[in-house]
Amino acid sequence: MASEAIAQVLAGSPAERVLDRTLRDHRHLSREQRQALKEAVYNVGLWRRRLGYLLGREDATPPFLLYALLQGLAGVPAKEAATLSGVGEGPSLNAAPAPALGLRASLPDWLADHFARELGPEADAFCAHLNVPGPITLRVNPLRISRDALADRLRTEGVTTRPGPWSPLALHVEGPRPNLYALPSLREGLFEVQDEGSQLLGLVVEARPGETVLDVCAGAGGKTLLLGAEMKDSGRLLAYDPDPERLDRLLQRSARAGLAHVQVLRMPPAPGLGADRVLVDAPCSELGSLRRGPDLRFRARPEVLAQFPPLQQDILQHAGDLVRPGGRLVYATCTVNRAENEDLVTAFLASRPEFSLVRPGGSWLASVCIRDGFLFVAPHLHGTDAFFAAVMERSAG
Ligand SMILES: C[S@@+](CC[C@H](N)C(=O)[O-])C[C@H]1O[C@@H](n2cnc3c(N)ncnc32)[C@H](O)[C@@H]1O
Repeated sequence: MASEAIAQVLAGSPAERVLDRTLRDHRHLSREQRQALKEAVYNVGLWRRRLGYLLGREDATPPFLLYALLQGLAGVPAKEAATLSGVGEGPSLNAAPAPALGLRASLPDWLADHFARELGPEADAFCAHLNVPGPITLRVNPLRISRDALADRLRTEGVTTRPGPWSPLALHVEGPRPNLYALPSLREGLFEVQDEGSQLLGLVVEARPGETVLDVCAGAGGKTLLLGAEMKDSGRLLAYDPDPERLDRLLQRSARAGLAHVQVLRMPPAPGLGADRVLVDAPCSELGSLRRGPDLRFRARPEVLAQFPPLQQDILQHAGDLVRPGGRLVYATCTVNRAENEDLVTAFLASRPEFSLVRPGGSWLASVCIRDGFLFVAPHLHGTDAFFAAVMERSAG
């Protein structure tokens, strides 16, 4: 059963979907068997390149990959690993350290090369952290409850948490993954699930009560909800996205969070809005969240590196027209790619002398979250997914 599911993942089907389908089709499995199946599919899907290296062939079949996982990475004795994976006699595994980053970290070579160019000596540590599942992080809804009170409430619901180190709104879930969506506290709008780095992107907007704030790539509202809470549900909070279904979800989530002042825009906002703050949480190559799925890295294509900058520059230029003199413009992505981050902002600033870069997060953001004047957080440094943000101010004159 595991081999069949692994074969589907190797052929390009999303691991989550394959697992869901397989578990649905085999409801008789015990809890332990379900867990074993999940681990086999997740880990072979993730480690396929490293396992291919151990076996000395890139085209190994699922039972052999499973054998290499059990024996080579999990340290199960050879005979037992062979029986469990059904390969008969287990082959001997390559004992030499993998010579290339792509093989060590189980990444396609183009992606490993990209991270090596982007991060230099940090690339190994960054890539190693892409192979460790990220924590489950919650963002408290301060309109409804404080962070400490939420932690107490969650404890009564059987969930233990600890405060996040970077965002004052973050709680990390400890222990086994709970079914958060079944918790009354979620239904009551006391929290949202949101990576701590993603929380920082919303917080560096520094939206204040009574202001006019525009979230121009609002999606389903991950940042909009945070902005609304920061504004204490006052002033004017506008949310635009070209995807109508995401905006529908945003409205549902706003209602749950107790936000009455969110105004959804179904058409792009017209120039001259004069907003105090505009957030561009841009569509991007999403290389900062590769640890969120075992197979995301194998489904990405090299073309993605050059796909977004023209659209991002276009969105940012239009967003610049919507900021009032003296107002702020925040550009953010969840990727590690200078062409979409530093270079894109530098080109924008060169074309728009009325904007200048300011330190993100004023005095509250830890300086280890700032690199070259930009917000930069990453799994190997901060335990978050990787995010980038630039905070810019429009001159008052
Ligand atoms: C990174 S996602 C935003 C996530 C969202 N802010 C959140 O926190 O949940 C980027 C969004 O940009 C939207 N988008 C794509 N093209 C756009 C455009 N031309 N103008 C504005 N938004 C666009 C996408 O539909 C997508 O929802």
